[in-house]
Amino acid sequence: MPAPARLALIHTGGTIASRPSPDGRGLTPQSPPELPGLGDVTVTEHQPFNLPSPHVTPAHMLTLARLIGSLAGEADGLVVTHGTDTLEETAFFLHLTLPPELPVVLTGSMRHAEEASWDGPGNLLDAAHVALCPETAGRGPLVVFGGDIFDARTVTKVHTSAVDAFGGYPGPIGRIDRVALGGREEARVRYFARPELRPRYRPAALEARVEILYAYAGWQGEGFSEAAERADGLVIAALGTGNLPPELLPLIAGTGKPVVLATRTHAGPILPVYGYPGGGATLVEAGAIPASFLNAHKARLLLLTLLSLGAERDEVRRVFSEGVF
Ligand SMILES: NC(=O)C[C@H](N)C(=O)O
Repeated sequence: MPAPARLALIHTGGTIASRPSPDGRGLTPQSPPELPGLGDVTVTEHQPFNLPSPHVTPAHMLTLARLIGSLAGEADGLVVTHGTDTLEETAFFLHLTLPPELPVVLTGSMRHAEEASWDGPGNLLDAAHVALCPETAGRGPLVVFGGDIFDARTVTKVHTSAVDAFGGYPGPIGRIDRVALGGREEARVRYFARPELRPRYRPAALEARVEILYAYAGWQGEGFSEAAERADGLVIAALGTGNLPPELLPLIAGTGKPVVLATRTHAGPILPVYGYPGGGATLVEAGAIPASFLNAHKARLLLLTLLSLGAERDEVRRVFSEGVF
C-alpha cells in the first residue's frame, strides 16, 4: 500500500477564518477552517499568524515563504488560507521567492462560517486537491478560488463581495471540479498550459521602501516629490498604456530613484507609444521603467524585492522589460 499523501495546511487568517466577533463589532479572524474529508491524506496544520489580510505586510509574506520552505521536505502539497484583500500580493511574493517546483496553493473565502453561502470548505477542499495533484508542481504558487486555478502573476481580486471574487487577464490557467460518482467524490484537475521556467529571488530581508502613486485626470504631481524623497523606488498606477499628465514628466526626469510605470486600467501591458509630454514614450525616455502587465501592487513587490537585493536601476529595467518573473 502506498504511504498516504502529506498535506501541509497553513492558516494565516482572513474571512475564511472569521466569524462575527462576540463584542458585536463585526467580523474578525478567529479559528481556522476545518478541511472537509479528503480521503487517505496525512494533514499537518500551521498558523504563523492569524490576521485580516489588510494587516498583512511584506514582512509577514517573508515569514510565510520561510515557513513554506522549511515544510517543503515534509509535504507533497501545501495549502495557504489567506484573506482575499491582499491574497494576490502574497501569492505573487511567494511566486518570486519560492522554488517553482513546490506545489503551493492559496485560497480563502468571501463568506464567513456562519453564513448560509459559506464558501470556505469548498475552496479549501479544491485547493487541497490541486496542491496534491502531480501536475501542479513546477507552476509556482497558484490561487484556487471558485474552482478556477490562477497564476500568481495575473490573478487579481475583481469583486468586493461576490463569491467568484478572483479573475484577471488572461484568466485561469486551469480548473478543478469535484464530481460525485458511485457514492464518492472525484476531483478532476485540468491545466490549460504547461509549466515554464522562471527565476527565484532570495531576499534576506525586505528593507527597501517602495510607494505607489495613483494617477488621475488633472494630477499635477502632488505627493510625488515627498514620496520620491522618502522611498527607494516608486510605482505609478498610470493611465492607459502608461501615460501621465505633462507635469509628471519633469518630476520623473529629475528623480534619481527608480520609477516603475504600471497601469490603473484592469488589463493589458504598458506600451511606450505616445510622444506628447507625459506620454509613455516620453516617460520612458525620462527614465521610467514599464511594468509590463503587472498591476501596481505586484510591481511594487517586485521592485521591493529587487531593491532589497541591491539591484540598480538598469537591472530593475532588465527584469521588468524581459519579464524575468
Ligand atoms: N474575504 C476576505 O478574506 C476579506 C477580508 N477583509 C480579508 O482580506 O481578510
